[in-house]
Amino acid sequence: MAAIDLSSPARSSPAPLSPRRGSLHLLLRRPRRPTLRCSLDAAPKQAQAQGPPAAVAAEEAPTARKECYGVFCTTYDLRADEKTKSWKSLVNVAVSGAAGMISNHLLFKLASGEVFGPDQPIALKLLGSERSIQALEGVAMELEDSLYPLLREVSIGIDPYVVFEDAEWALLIGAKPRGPGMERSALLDINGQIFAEQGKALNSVASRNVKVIVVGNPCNTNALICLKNAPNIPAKNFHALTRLDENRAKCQLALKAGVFYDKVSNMTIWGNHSTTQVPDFLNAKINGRPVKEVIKDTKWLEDEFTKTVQKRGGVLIQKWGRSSAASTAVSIVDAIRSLVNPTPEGDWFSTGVYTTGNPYGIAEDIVFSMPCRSKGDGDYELVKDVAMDDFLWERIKKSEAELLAEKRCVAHLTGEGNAFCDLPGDTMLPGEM
Ligand SMILES: NC(=O)C1=CN([C@@H]2O[C@H](COP(=O)(O)OP(=O)(O)OC[C@H]3O[C@@H](n4cnc5c(N)ncnc54)[C@H](OP(=O)(O)O)[C@@H]3O)[C@@H](O)[C@H]2O)C=CC1
Ligand SMILES: O=C([O-])CC(=O)C(=O)O
Repeated sequence: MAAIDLSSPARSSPAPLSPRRGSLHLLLRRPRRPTLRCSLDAAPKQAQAQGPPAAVAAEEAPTARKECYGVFCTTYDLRADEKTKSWKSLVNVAVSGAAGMISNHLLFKLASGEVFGPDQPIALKLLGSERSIQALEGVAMELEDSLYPLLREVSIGIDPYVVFEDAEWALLIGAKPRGPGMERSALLDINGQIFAEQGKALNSVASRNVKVIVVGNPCNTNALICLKNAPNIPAKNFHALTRLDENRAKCQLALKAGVFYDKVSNMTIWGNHSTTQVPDFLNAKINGRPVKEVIKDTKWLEDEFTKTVQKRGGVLIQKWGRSSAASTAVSIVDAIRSLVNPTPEGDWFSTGVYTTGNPYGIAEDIVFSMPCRSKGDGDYELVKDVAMDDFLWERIKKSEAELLAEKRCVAHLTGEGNAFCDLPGDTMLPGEM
């Protein structure tokens, strides 16, 4: 792959990366569209804290490497390099919408080690657009200035076929927000096209076992579109983020019961990340006891609790003037951690996954939030022993009907013929109420 000069005069004449040098490289990668690559090859924080750098080899003098940036132009004698030998091998994490609000919280969590662990070095591959390429460079600079020892590479670009190369995780956040007067069907179409393209790109260049978490709304149907366009990647690997809804539900139950929220477990969100989602108080537990034994106010559970969780996103937008960003980033962290760590005995977590083969009788071939457990290997299994009652099932069917309608609306993007949009009138994203 050719390394081509960037226009910035301070960052010209790229040279090959040296494995023994901390440096920021800015490369324009081809064949498709430009990607800017900043690579921090070996500059653990500990090494920098050890004092001034050791000798700079003459042939590597900063003048000969104009592409590097500030302190990263200096060649270090990295004694702490030894430490990296006990680290795991680099994990490639692609993030779309990387200049957006959610990413602005998430990227720093990913780089800090709190997501994948303190022995897991990470490469961040950030996808933006022509709109955001300058902002993305700013994001990369902030990451650089944060001196994260585990952050070994940062690359930024606007072509998913380049940015998603070898991605082992793809966190798909970027999506057009719904504007005033825009029909939901139009949003499904515009964002669906983004996720169809990104699905194709993942299919051609990502790791064959890439795990994909779709955040951009409407996330369940975007995840369906994405997986349909990526036939070489197991459908099971695609998730729609409903962890924020789970967290919101736990918080409400804890508040009502007067306990701290770590006492709430087994919280399932069923269905769509929309106002038809079903927070399941039948199976959830507080201090290991069924919620209904602890909170005896059934009317509150059925009406207030359910509506509060369904509409939490919208209320937050009214207060903040923008949608949840920090708590969404936290919930993405939770979602990944739930897949890379074994689920605590007896508990489970919620995530929107492909329904084909599900044991509950939910329609096949959609992406629906359900209870899952993981052994910590990045994979998951659906939890089988959950109770169902009429209240729960009736609401699950409503969310299922909404997702089936969304699916008909994007048939042109999933390779299933002509789209036909008959979305239920009351179907809304959490932020749309
Ligand atoms: N599942 C969940 O629980 C939640 C999901 N969300 C959803 O996450 C998404 C991102 O939210 P947030 O980071 O706050 O949003 P921002 O508006 O801050 O960022 C969104 C990014 O999307 C990108 N984008 C892609 N296509 C378009 C387009 N056609 N028009 C405009 N922007 C576009 C933009 O980046 P670029 O120009 O680089 O492409 C932009 O930076 C939204 O869809 C939101 O609804 C939000 C909260 C919770
Ligand atoms: O509708 C939105 O963009 C916000 C959203 O998903 C949420 O807060 O759950």
